[in-house]
Amino acid sequence: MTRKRKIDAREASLLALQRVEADDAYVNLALDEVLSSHSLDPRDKRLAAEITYGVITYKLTLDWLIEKVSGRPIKKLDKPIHQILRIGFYQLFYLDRVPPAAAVHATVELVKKGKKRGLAPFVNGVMRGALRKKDHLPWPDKKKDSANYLSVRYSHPLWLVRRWLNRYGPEEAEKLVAANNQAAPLSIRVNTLRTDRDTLLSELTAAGVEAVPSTVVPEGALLTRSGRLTELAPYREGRFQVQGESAMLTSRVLDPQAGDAVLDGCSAPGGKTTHLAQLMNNSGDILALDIHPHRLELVKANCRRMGVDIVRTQCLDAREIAKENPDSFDCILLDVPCSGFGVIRRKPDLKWRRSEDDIRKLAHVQCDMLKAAAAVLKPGGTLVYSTCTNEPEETDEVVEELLKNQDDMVPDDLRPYLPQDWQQDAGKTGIHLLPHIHGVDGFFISRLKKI
Ligand SMILES: C[S@@+](CC[C@H](N)C(=O)[O-])C[C@H]1O[C@@H](n2cnc3c(N)ncnc32)[C@H](O)[C@@H]1O
Repeated sequence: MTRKRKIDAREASLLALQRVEADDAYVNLALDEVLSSHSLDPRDKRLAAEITYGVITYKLTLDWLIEKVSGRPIKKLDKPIHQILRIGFYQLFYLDRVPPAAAVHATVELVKKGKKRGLAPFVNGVMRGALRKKDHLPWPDKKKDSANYLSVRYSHPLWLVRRWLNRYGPEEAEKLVAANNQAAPLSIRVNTLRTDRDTLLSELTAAGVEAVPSTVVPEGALLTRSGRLTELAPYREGRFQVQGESAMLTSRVLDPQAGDAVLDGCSAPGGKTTHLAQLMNNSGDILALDIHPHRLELVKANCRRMGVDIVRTQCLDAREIAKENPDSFDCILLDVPCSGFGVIRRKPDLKWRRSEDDIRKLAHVQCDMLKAAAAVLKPGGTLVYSTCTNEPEETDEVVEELLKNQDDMVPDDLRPYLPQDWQQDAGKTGIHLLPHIHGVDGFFISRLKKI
């Protein structure tokens, strides 16, 4: 067996970030790959993750600062040197626990390990310049050009900031982009088929993990001291699922009953499928579709782990449901693929991956999916349409399009399923949950009925 090469946190970050840039790799996969193929001590692993996600989150702000300090356009910087400076600047500007002198030293050392070691004096000069000018660097003018200010200050693409400024106005848009840069709370769903919340929370406490009851759903809990959750016995033995509160609320809004025939149109990895089964007391029938066979394996594994046996999986494009399954369903969940801008806190690379054009393309598919799902809903049945984004084209407009074309579908009041202080936020077509207002992932949930 070949020994794994030992590397430190900064080198691991550099390798992961280079993979993200060069191969368009997902940051979590790139980092996992680097960490598992090299030897690092646990502290360095944690620091590598913090730096890698931090650089992805703040890369636009970091580039602005690098340009201001170095006096050189980013495009003129050598690629590895550019990444190394981002890593160095992230530590200087955002990581209080790394002493500035250590950040400068580690950054210069990182250059010396690579092929461009001749550029070490340049990097040393830029890092020292950043240290000197740290508190006096200029930002774009907030009053004259608020879009550019928010984009640079909070590291979001300009086109997205412009959208949000138009929709929410300057104050709220600023709160939203600021919230997107904060760590998302970690929450779990208690599997009530196997245990109850109090018992699970005591079990977790014994394992060194602390959680408090969620106020959003009765089976939810918010972690206040986390650990390696998926390695714990209560996880392996299916007594809980890691899931956001907005996602948990979505299944609650559908409110399936024991014995129902349920369709989960976009089910993988099965977070909501297993929740639906739990709400149905594992009695009835759930048809779980997904277009990707390998992702359906995740649904099956989750069902097995959580003791759910009422789920049938089928690899199918949800738009084809009527052709393949002419049966009708009492309840349908359509948790569609979307731009995902509601979960930027958890997946910061999304904001750089997606374009405005993606929103239009996704909206098209979502409209077709909703139409197909409505066709297999029983009269009197309930359909929940949900997204982890709040862009109008993918949310209200998709629902409005359906309602415009189908007289038998009507919006249904979802307020009875919401926490009391959110009920006033429900609109005609559904509710928009937002991280800076509700403290949960950005989600849209719409409840519809067939008459
Ligand atoms: C937002 S995720 C669903 C998450 C899932 N409901 C959960 O809670 O775990 C969207 C899913 O839709 C699937 N998908 C994408 N296009 C699809 C299509 N045309 N038909 C069915 N599933 C599709 C994706 O593979 C992805 O697993």
